[in-house]
Amino acid sequence: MRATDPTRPDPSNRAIDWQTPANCDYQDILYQEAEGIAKITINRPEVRNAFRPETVRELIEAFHRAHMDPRIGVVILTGAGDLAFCSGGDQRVRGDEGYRDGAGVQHLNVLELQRQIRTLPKPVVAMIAGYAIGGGHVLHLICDLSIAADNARFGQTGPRVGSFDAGFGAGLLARTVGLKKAKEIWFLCRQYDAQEALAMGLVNTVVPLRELEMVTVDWCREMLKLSPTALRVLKAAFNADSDGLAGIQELAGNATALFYTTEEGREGRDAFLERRPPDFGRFPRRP
Ligand SMILES: CC(C)(COP(=O)(O)OP(=O)(O)OC[C@H]1O[C@@H](n2cnc3c(N)ncnc32)[C@H](O)[C@@H]1OP(=O)(O)O)[C@@H](O)C(=O)NCCC(=O)NCCSC(=O)c1cc(O)c2ccccc2c1O
Repeated sequence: MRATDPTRPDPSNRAIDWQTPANCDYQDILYQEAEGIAKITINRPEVRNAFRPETVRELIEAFHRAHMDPRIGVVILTGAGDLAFCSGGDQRVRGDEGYRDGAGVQHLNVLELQRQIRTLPKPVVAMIAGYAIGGGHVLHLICDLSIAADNARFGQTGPRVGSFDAGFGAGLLARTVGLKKAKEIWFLCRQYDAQEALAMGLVNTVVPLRELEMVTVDWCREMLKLSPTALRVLKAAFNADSDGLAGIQELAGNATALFYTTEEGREGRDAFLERRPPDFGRFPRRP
């Protein structure tokens, strides 16, 4: 059935040949690409892929790279190994005001990464095996889609470890799973398995661990066949109401960019450059 469905990827052709481009000399993460997909991997499995400020700095650079590369249409965020997507901030470098980098400066720079993923005008897919916990749980929440392996486990730990994410971590969670469930997740600090996460709308699908990457890549391939502008504007639209004026700005920027491609938009620019009054009379006032 699926093999003959033209809207679905061909299951007989699922291998993907990840390549690491030049200048991707990261310490805490991996950056790979293939077929228009960028795969960004938090590579600290010895601490369940907890992030330190340097990890976040590298992630920001990698997402910027994927954003700016016109060959990339979809981004996957994942964690190294089968045990964890990400376990949040590295508690070993937590200071009194944030997480210490090598120079001793304290950061909460994951908040900048969260905003970056939301405003990146391409779909970002969280590919989750094992734990997505604490700040790592918020990272998958921020992604546009979440694909979970059957061994995935989800939860917030903040109130247990003396932390909280009262931004997207609370508000976006409530919009995703409903207010009561979001409060339960934060107030009780329980863990939830992949099927429970699916039932509450926290992830899009659950697959056997061995199929996790194949299915994630299939979903990316499907999105790559679709209109990049439609996906881009839809992403901004889904974020607009929860991001306030910054969300409207993002959506409106798309309208401006599209307007620039029209003759009407170009007339204003050309008239200025040619030092003549603009002639907008030939453009229709559509109902
Ligand atoms: C993730 C776990 C549930 C995994 O349990 P498991 O039993 O499988 O493994 P271990 O517990 O034995 O862990 C193996 C190994 O990894 C180390 N480790 C795991 N997580 C971390 C971590 N977050 N930081 C540092 N190290 C970690 C662990 O110590 C072991 O090391 P060994 O040397 O002993 O082998 C479980 O590990 C777990 O619950 N981890 C902690 C989860 C957590 O509380 N995370 C922090 C939440 S707060 C946060 O992330 C956060 C970050 C921010 O930047 C924010 C910014 C702004 C607002 C809020 C923020 C925020 O809340």
